[in-house]
Order: sequence, then structure tokens, then C-alpha cells
Amino acid sequence: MLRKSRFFCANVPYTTILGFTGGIASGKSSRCQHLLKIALQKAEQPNVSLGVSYVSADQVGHSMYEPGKPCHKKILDAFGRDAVISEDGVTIDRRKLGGIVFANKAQMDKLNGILWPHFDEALLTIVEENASVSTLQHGNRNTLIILEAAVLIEQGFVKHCNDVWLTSCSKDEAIQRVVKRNGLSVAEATMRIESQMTIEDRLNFLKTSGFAGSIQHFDTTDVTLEVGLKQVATAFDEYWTKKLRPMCRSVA
Ligand SMILES: CC(C)(COP(=O)(O)OP(=O)(O)OC[C@H]1O[C@@H](n2cnc3c(N)ncnc32)[C@H](O)[C@@H]1O)[C@@H](O)C(=O)NCCC(=O)NCCS
Ligand SMILES: Nc1ncnc2c1ncn2[C@@H]1O[C@H](COP(=O)(O)OP(=O)(O)OP(=O)(O)O)[C@@H](O)[C@H]1O
Repeated sequence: MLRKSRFFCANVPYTTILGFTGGIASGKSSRCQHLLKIALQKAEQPNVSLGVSYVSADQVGHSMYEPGKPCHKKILDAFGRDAVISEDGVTIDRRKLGGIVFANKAQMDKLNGILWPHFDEALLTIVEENASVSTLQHGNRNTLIILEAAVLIEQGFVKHCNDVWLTSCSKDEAIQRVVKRNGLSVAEATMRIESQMTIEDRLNFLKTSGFAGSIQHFDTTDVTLEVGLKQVATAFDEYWTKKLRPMCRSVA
């Protein structure tokens, strides 16, 4: 069962976190960027008091092991300095680290064991900062945070989300996209894809774990990017009309 979210920000109580998750190369980023654009357009309508922000859990994850941060030293100690250090001798080389962890589940578990205990705190801090800026600086009564996170469910941040949108595509399609985009071999791409939950497991978790929010799933296998983005716009129109618009009216 999902534990109750402890997300509560005293100054910014009207925050909606829309979690966006899905497998590698399933189309999250392109859809999130489109969602951000259309949500910002809605927020500009007359008599609407809404701030909109985008948070990338990937970027937050990277920032957690910048030089000087506690996880930097922990990763060097756990994986060996020579195995993961970049040419500058200071920063951790994500390509090297990714090569190790995506090839071996035990190594991935080791990395997650270092980072994930601090991930909630790191993400909540960014969410609260965005919500505070929206409310205190821009005077918005409500804030929508679009949170893109491949491991939203695995890591547990889903408990803080009001609603969850997901992308998926077939394994073959994902392999092709990763090979093309990341220049990896088919075997390497397959290992990355297999290191994550399947869409069936993700949907099953949401439906059986007590998650109370709405769920929207986009299968991107056989749709062009253009059609895929239109699907997102249509889904957001409904989300806007039914959920956000009623609570975002500005007070005269
Ligand atoms: C493994 C790392 C070094 C690879 O870095 P790299 O720059 O090559 O890739 P990037 O960060 O852009 O991730 C690419 C994709 O890999 C997948 N991925 C990343 N971390 C994980 C993970 N812990 N478990 C499963 N899949 C992951 C995601 O689909 C992500 O979109 C990096 O992703 C990392 O530090 N991951 C651990 C932190 C984490 O859990 N981040 C995910 C937040 S959603
Ligand atoms: N519907 C689609 N049809 C064809 N290609 C697509 C489609 N959606 C996304 N792509 C392509 O697949 C690749 C991955 O897309 P995107 O970066 O949006 O996925 P992602 O889920 O954020 O990936 P990752 O988590 O690995 O960063 C990109 O090269 C993108 O152009």
C-alpha cells in the first residue's frame, strides 16, 4: 500500500503534482515539454491564477552527486574512483557509471541504495521552491508541477503525486529508439530497458496500491510524434476542464 504523502507546504497549500513516468525512450520528455507549453498557455487565460513548473527527476538525480555533495564521495567509494571519474578528475562520468549499473542489477541496486534514500527530500525541496516562487513571488493561488521521473514508482515518489500520466512503447520500438539516440548496441539497449518496470507492472501497481489520483496512459509505439503530442493536448484539455480550471479561478 502507498504510504500517505507527507508533502505539505504551509505557504503554498494548493499544489498539484502531476507525475509523468514511463520506460526509457517511451516519449516522456517530448510529451512533458509539450504539456508544459500548453499548461502555460492555459495559465495565461483571463481570471486564472495558476503557476506552472516542470521538474526533471533525472536532473535532480544528477545534481545529487555533484562534487562536494555527500553522494559524490559515497559513489566514488562504492564503485572505485578509477572506474567512474571523468577526465577532469573531479566529476563523476555518467556514461561510465551508466555502463556499470545498466549492465548489472546488483550494481544498479548499489547506486539506488546510495541515492534513493535522499531522493524524496531532494525532489520535495525543488517542488516546494517552485511552488513558493509561484505563490509568494507571482501571487498565484495554485501551482501545477509537472514532474518527469522514469522511476517515479520504483523510487516511491508517486505517493506525493496527485495524478500520474504514463508513456510506454513496445520493447522492440524502445530498443530501436535507444540504439538510434544513444548510439548503444542492441544488447546494451535491451539491458537498460529490462532494468526498469514494464508498463503492465506500473499500471498494476497504480491500480492495486491505493493510489487515489487519476491515471492517463499513452502508448507511443505506433503513433508519430505529431499525433502523440495532439493526444497529450486532448488529455490535458479534459484535465483542465474537469480538475484544474475549477480550482484556479482568480479572486477578483
Ligand atoms: C545511471 C545514470 C548514471 C546514467 O546517466 P545518463 O546521463 O547516462 O542517463 P540519464 O540520467 O539521462 O538517464 C537516462 C534514462 O535512464 C533511466 N534511469 C536512470 N536512472 C535509473 C535507475 N536508477 N533505474 C532505472 N532506470 C534509470 C531513465 O529512463 C532515464 O531517463 C543516471 O541516470 C543516474 O545517476 N541514475 C541514478 C539516479 C536515478 O535514479 N535517476 C532517475 C531519476 S528518474
Ligand atoms: N511517438 C513517437 N514516435 C517516434 N519517435 C518517438 C515518439 N515519441 C518519442 N520518440 C523519439 O524517441 C526518443 C525518446 O523520446 P523522449 O526523449 O521523449 O523519451 P523519454 O521517455 O523521455 O526517454 P528517456 O527517459 O530515455 O530520456 C526521441 O528520440 C524521440 O524523438
